[in-house]
Amino acid sequence: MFAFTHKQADASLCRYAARFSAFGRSSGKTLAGSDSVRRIALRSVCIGSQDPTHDHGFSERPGRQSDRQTDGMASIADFYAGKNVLITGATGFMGKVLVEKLLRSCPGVNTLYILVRPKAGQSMQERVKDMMKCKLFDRVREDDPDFHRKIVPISSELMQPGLAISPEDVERLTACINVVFHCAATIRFDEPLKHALQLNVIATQQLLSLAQRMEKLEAFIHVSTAYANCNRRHIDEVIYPPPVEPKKLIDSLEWMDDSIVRDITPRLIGDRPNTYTYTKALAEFVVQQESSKLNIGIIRPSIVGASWQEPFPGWIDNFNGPSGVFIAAGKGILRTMRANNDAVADLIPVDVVINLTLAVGWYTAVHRPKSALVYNCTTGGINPFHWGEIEHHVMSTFKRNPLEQAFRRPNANITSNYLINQYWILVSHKFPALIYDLFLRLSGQKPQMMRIFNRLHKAIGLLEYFSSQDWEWNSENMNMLMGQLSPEDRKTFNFDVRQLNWPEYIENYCIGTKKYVLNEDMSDIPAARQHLKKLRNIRYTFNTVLLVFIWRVFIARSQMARNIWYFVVSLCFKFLSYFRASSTLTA
Ligand SMILES: CCCCCCCCCCCCCCCCCC(=O)SCCNC(=O)CCNC(=O)[C@H](O)C(C)(C)COP(=O)(O)OP(=O)(O)OC[C@H]1O[C@@H](n2cnc3c(N)ncnc32)[C@H](O)[C@@H]1OP(=O)(O)O
Ligand SMILES: NC(=O)C1=CN([C@@H]2O[C@H](COP(=O)(O)OP(=O)(O)OC[C@H]3O[C@@H](n4cnc5c(N)ncnc54)[C@H](OP(=O)(O)O)[C@@H]3O)[C@@H](O)[C@H]2O)C=CC1
Repeated sequence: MFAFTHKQADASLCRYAARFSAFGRSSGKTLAGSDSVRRIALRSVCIGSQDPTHDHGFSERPGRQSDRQTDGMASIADFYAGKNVLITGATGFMGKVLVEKLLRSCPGVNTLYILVRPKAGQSMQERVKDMMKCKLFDRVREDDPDFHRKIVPISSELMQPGLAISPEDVERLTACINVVFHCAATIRFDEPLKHALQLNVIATQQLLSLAQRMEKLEAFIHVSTAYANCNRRHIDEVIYPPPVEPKKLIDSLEWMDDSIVRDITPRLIGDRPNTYTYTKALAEFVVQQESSKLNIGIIRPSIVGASWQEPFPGWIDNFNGPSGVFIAAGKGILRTMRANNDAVADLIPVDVVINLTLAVGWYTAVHRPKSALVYNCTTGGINPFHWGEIEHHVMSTFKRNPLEQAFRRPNANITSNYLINQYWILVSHKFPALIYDLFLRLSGQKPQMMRIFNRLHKAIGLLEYFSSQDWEWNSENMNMLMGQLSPEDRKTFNFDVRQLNWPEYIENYCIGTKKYVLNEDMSDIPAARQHLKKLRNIRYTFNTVLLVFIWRVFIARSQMARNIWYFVVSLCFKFLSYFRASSTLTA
């Protein structure tokens, strides 16, 4: 019934205990004897127990392949060999990294079916072709120039009934898929509730229905977010009761006019900051409801950032989350933002999330936990780094490796004080924008800076909730899983964030935004530095002119200012005469 023997269980427990005590040492925390250690140890024992009369939390589900005896011994790459994998959201940031890693580190994988929709005038095929040309796939291309053979796009629009998958494709998928990775979602913070509900909840429900019809399905992995329950300070690896029964909400929103939904949205989302976190929480509940019928794993990454190591450091392709903030700061546009210097910046590199996701796919299929296991994929509890430190390293990187055509010299500061932030917005954002727009107008161009600042303020306003406070996530399952991997798999699918060197990571992240988001050439850095020097000279000139102007105004209006001015000038004059006299004497 169970793949593990007592011996293996003991070995795994020892391995885990050794890892955990090492973790305790490295993070400076004493964890031995804590409740969490006991809980994990118990769980490891359960995994290894062979007593069939006991409820071990692992199940055999009818109608699914039962090859656990062999898979239990297999490495992650061996497990994926010959498998057919379905991925939603493969054209997105994380989906692309997932596809790349599967192709590179699991070369035996049979076929990756990816659900894609036509978009922005491009057909599904054109989009997939473009995606495969991306630099991200360079290493895969080197290993296997024909890697695209393994990718089969399936036309699908997740907002449509039945996910708009053709009956032939449904038949094909239900007959062959072994593992599903559900990454697709709307991650916009300002998404109207109906839209977010449709994509994040209803589409998930529909995908689960499709998964239930898959004859060979071994695991269904759902990507959620660590912030799904951000209304709590401490977040365990459990699915919390949903804020509302999803079915009731779906039924009631169905007949409501968009404007009514917009009006009641704040009341509905309650103490969550946006419709994104709210609908992701509902989606988790929907997924959990199916956990008696499917082998389910739920990954909850925190703020996903550029890659740490794979396929190369610093890969990032979007403005989401901190990336847009870093770029705006590097361009000298963003000078102030509300954030807590001492709050933990729970960034997690995208390759870590994907390595964990693949390991969870393996573990869920091989060990078949009875209920859905949740994996909080975070760094704060293990290797914390703070927003203040991030600010320092971002600024230092962009001063050494400037972005092209910066608006001003990079010099952003974060503050948790609302009034100070408002002051700097006025002085460092709005005032320069006004002057620049005036200059554009005078030179016959269209003013644009104020518009850019308004968008920036909207974006950072939506992010401030996450940068002004911190959360505590329990990541026992992530640690437990690490203990289950062979030493080889731990290297190939590394998600041990204790080894993460933050200053180096942030530097690569910033350079990644320059190279891969803005497509700037590193060889143009000398010109960018020259541009910064020019901006510095403009600033010095501007400040001097401003000072002289203010002083002149003062002198014209105040006798006292005039007296001070004459006093300073006569002092300078006396000093000069003394200096000249003494130099004539020595000559
Ligand atoms: C040195 C300082 C150190 C600072 C430290 C502090 C840093 C704090 C960072 C905190 C991050 C916290 C994130 C929390 C994440 C939760 C994790 C998740 O689960 S989920 C993951 C997290 N989810 C998210 O992060 C989603 C957040 N984003 C949104 O909700 C929306 O994009 C929006 C409402 C911000 C703007 O809507 P809208 O006005 O309709 O604009 P569109 O969307 O249509 O984009 C138009 C164009 O602008 C571009 N662009 C976009 N953003 C930025 C930016 N920040 N900037 C610049 N540009 C940006 C965009 O690429 C596009 O370009 P193009 O294609 O036209 O060329
Ligand atoms: N990025 C982050 O910081 C974090 C992300 N997550 C979670 O990770 C997952 C992936 O996020 P990420 O890769 O960053 O997001 P992206 O926005 O980069 O990708 C979203 C994907 O979903 C697809 N999608 C969206 N709408 C539809 C639709 N109507 N029909 C078909 N496909 C659609 C997109 O396809 P298309 O290209 O056609 O638009 C895209 O492939 C999400 O579930 C998110 O909640 C969790 C924590 C943090």
